[in-house]
Amino acid sequence: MTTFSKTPLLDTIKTPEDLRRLKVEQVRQVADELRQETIDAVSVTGGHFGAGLGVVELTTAIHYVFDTPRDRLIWDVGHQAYPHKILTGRRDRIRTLRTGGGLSGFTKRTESDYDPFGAAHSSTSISAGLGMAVARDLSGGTNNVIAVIGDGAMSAGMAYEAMNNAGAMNSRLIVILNDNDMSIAPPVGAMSAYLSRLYSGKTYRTLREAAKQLGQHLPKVIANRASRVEEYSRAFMVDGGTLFEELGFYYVGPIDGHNLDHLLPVLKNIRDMETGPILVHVVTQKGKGYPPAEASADKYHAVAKFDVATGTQAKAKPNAPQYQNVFGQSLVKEAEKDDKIVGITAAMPSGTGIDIFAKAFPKRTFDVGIAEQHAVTFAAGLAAEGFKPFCAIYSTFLQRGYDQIVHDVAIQSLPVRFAIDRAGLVGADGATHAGSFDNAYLGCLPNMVIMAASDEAELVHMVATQVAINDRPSSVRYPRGEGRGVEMPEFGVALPVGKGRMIRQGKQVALLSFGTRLAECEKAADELAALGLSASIADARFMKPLDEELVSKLAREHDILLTIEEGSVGGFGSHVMQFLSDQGMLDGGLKMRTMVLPDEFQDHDTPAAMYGRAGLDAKGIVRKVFEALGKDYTTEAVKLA
Ligand SMILES: Cc1ncc(C[n+]2csc(CCOP(=O)(O)OP(=O)(O)O)c2C)c(N)n1
Ligand SMILES: CC(=O)[C@@H](O)[C@H](O)COP(=O)(O)O
Ligand SMILES: [Mg+2]
Repeated sequence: MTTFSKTPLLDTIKTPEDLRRLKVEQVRQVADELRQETIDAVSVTGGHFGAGLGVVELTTAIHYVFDTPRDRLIWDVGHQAYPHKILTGRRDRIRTLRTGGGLSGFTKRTESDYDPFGAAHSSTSISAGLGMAVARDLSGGTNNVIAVIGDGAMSAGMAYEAMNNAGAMNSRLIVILNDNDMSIAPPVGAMSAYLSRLYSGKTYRTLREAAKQLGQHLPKVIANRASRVEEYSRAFMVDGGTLFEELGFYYVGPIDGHNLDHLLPVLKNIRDMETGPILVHVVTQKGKGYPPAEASADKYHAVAKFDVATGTQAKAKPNAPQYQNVFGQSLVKEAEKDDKIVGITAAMPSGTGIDIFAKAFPKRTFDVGIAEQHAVTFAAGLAAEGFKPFCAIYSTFLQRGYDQIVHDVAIQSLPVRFAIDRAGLVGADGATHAGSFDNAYLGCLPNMVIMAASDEAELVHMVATQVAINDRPSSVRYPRGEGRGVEMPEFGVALPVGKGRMIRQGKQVALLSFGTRLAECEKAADELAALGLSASIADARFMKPLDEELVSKLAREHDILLTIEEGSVGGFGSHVMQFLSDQGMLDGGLKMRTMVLPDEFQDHDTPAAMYGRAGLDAKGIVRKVFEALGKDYTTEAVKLA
């Protein structure tokens, strides 16, 4: 049971130095207070929750035993680092997590010296840690490097590439495998099953036996002390012949990651070992210590603000269906008619709506784990055999599979269908998760059909269009969150490939939108009308093939042509500009402007605030029109009003 002394210890800890001054018997209390503080903070901010709760003891123990920040501590993904932030000088700002101007929801080098490596995409920690370990060796340093990686993150190829390299380099690197038998969804794959076998039906060795095995690596004083800490031993096992050992790691564990009486001596021993790479297998529970999280299916991986007493989350009532669900439901409807359709996710079944497809077609659904590269080439293999794979991956994570898209899919013109969720700015997850680049990185590939849905009904039709395109790859992008609340079609109807649509006919200004900024274009056109400027609006639907007829018409019939997209430079606007320039249509009087995300990594905020700063809202569009006219928007607005 948790017992608190009169003086809360957490209040005395500004940095881990303060923690390290405490007696070992006090560390439990610190951990308990840290858990309460994490619960309280996230109840106010929302954010990633279950993973942080699961590493409260591990976080406390690492900072107690190791000399951070001199010893480098790298958190894989970084979504579990809130307790780490509280202990490393950021407690006073912890209730600003993920809000504009506040702390990042992940580790970030610019935020703290205690974050030696930024993250948010998974499975980078061992590579980065090895780089730091080798840098230390090259410069004659003596510090430790510790990478903490989850069992879910261990499913990505990059983790194995790093272990393969680390095993051969023999540099001193500590990898802590935080095994909570969960990813965002239940973990998948043979590796997950292997990890479970390592700690189920175990025959633990005593610490004395373990120490004997490790004898040549342990300083003598610690080996001799082994008998005195026999009580720690039941959760301390060294298993010969594990996969990790074959890769050249010293394998230690499994250890109960919530038991500080086990964790502290084991980490101390490891800290003092003079050896090559070590892997400590720590078993924890996602959501630990907060009953509603422990009891829930997703262990409260990510939460909205919640009531601490009940765990009830303050979720806003939806006004329209979420894009991810529209995608999942559309795919189900298509798959009912076509048994070649299969769905693929890389560890994001609920986020991508593939969970909806999985309920209807479990045998035609494949969760490949955090393995985007594999997901793409796996889809290519299915397509090569005549199946119709829908590979549903967030824009930001699809970056991982880029060469696979080029080499395995596009060059062979295989009809893999990419459902690109979280296109555009995502808000609280910030720059690491923004879907900014897919227009640019896909647009340059020959042979792709590239679509963006302007609303949820369009998404339904675009999924149907993808089913019909069976001779080359295609993609459809759509944002995080809710649609516009438009009327939904019963079934999707395949669109004519490469054809956009006129939304509104005007005179001087043409707003050509690619994606869901269409709604802002409509608001902007209304405002322009109020200011005496008549605007046409078109929904491009396709970036590739480009609707050249539509683009030419807009260019011919207007004084100003603006393209608007939720993506970086090099995307839709660049394609339109290139086309018009090649046609000599920019040589006359047309004022052509492209509206894209700014050339910077935007920090987290609400999506609306981020789009506002990017100038991609109605106001920004109107302002751009006035800029093109060489007039000041504010003065003109006053004059025309
Ligand atoms: C490359 C990449 N793909 C997908 C994700 C989304 N994602 C974030 S955390 C997570 C689960 C990670 O599981 P694990 O490493 O076991 O950590 P846990 O949450 O269980 O502590 C996933 C799939 C990501 N961050 N990066
Ligand atoms: C840490 C991580 O990568 C995911 O948990 C991500 O934050 C999910 O994003 P969504 O909330 O948009 O599904
Ligand atoms: Mg896990």
